[in-house]
Amino acid sequence: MTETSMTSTTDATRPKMAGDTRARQAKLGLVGLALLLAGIFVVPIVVDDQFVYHIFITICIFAALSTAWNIVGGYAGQLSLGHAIFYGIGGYAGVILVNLGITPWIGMFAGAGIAVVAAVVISYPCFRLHGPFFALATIAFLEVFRVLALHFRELTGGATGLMIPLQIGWEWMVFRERLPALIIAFGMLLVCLGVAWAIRAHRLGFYLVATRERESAARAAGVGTVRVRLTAVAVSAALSAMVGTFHAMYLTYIEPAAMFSLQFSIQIAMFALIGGIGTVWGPLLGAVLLVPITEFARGALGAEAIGLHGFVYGVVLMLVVLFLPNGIMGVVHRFAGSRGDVSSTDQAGPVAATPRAAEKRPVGQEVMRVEGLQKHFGGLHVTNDVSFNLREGEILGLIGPNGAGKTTVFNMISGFLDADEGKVSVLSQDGQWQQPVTPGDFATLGVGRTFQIVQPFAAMTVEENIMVGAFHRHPHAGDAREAARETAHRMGLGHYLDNEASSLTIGGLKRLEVARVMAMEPRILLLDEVMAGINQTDVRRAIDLMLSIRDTGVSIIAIEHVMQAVMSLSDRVIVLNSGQIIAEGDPQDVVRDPQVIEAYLGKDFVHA
Ligand SMILES: Nc1ncnc2c1ncn2[C@@H]1O[C@H](COP(=O)(O)OP(=O)(O)OP(=O)(O)O)[C@@H](O)[C@H]1O
Repeated sequence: MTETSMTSTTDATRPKMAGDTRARQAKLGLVGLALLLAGIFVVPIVVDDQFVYHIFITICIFAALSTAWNIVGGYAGQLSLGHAIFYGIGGYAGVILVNLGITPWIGMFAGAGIAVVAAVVISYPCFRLHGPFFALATIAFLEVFRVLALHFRELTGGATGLMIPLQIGWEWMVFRERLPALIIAFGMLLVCLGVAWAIRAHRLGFYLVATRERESAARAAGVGTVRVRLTAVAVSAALSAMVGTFHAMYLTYIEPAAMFSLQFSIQIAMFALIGGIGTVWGPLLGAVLLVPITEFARGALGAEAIGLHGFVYGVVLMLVVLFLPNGIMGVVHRFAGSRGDVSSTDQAGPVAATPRAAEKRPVGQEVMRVEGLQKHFGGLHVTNDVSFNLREGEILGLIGPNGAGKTTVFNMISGFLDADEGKVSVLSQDGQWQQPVTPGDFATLGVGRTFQIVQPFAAMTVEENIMVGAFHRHPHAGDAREAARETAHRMGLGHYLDNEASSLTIGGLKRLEVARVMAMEPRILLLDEVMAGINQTDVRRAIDLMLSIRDTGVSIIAIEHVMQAVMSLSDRVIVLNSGQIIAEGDPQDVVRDPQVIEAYLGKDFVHA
């Protein structure tokens, strides 16, 4: 067997083997999970002890709440410490309606509805804040709700709280035995886990994680980042409120300090942090580990142990931060070895499998018009009357010395920056000239862009990264995965589908950046220095790749410093200097232009 055929056999079998291993690990994981869930339901029934029942009901309630929290705090990365707001709304809505003779099964949905409205109203302004500022804002809102619950005494009972009337039976969610309560709590846990799993497996989950990881890259991929976050917070709030209603009925008494409690909010977040934030099953594992420890300690030590659970959580959290930075799920993933690393030499996959046309197609009609772009940053005039056009199937090189304003132009022609003056028009697929405004508008019109500093979604695999782009044209996860795989193979990333994006070399990351945009099936591709910092072999590959993309009829504007690439790729070159176009035309002519030589090398070189 020749070396080439040996290599291709190995290459061909590797993805299949990886796929088989992944399927086996997924099956094992599901079996483990099913056993854990069965244990949560069966153990208290077998032991048949009131206290054990209570512990397992509490596990279900906390795991459900933490799973709901994780949709916002984990998937979307918005560290909410005010989630008890929604739990409290659910609790109060349920109990108030029960006192009016309405079953909590209805109260549960009423509470969810109110919580969704509250969540959207609170979160919309708060999403502009990041990190600790967002967390602080949610704490402030939680305090507002606590004060409101104290103030509206007629409705909430004020500081005295509200008791539920003693009506027993399924209709009222109040029981003499513990088993029915366990059945409801377990059912709620399953609903929360099911919703969390469904979100993560579908487009919304990908969009949330992408938004969390790199908001700009997500917006460039056509993700409505505010919309997806609001959807997440609405779902999370609805689930939390429903669990809140049941918990209120289980406790039979509610008061503002308990229902709108910061400590309770922190506890919910803590389970997810310890179990594995952002993972589907992490919050469940966190609750399974922590609730029994604290409840047993409380049960054993009685009144002396008031506040002990806070101490236990603190100790466990410290240990987790020190030894398991990705929580319990981090260990599970490590043992399962589900996502591997890849050595840099491994990443020299074949590129541009698309056969090149024997003859270059002539450029077509205009697809983008840029007219008189002006941009100031304070006193700095960054772009001055920049105008150009782009034709179908054309590669337009945009060059200029550092600080000339190239990236600023890119930002204005992709919706990331508003021009002070001037306009950008894009020819839509149905032949209409449109003036897009936001990155989402540009993406819808088929404009895709990469970033000068690569923006991989580090917590995702190569395949998942590309899927974020593919979702733009293929809303269903299966189709998006198929499209992503096809794109990955075309870009020479086919062997690394299961690898963490963060394990790629700079050349691999640049290719991934292009692959993600290509998966959007753009008509206009804006490439910002995709060849910077990569080796000669990768430069040659990237040139081939761009030519093969151009051959499919895509128009490309490429900011590039690598002159070898500019000269061999560009049909036309524009030179920007101090925000102004100083030359435009055939690459061979442009590089001989004295103004261009002066801009790059200084006056002395013009004469040389
Ligand atoms: N957000 C901003 N606020 C203030 N000044 C900015 C901002 N963005 C860019 N600039 C300035 O505008 C000028 C043009 O920057 P830009 O990044 O567009 O240049 P460039 O041609 O892409 O440079 P390079 O080749 O180094 O990437 C620079 O002087 C830069 O410092």
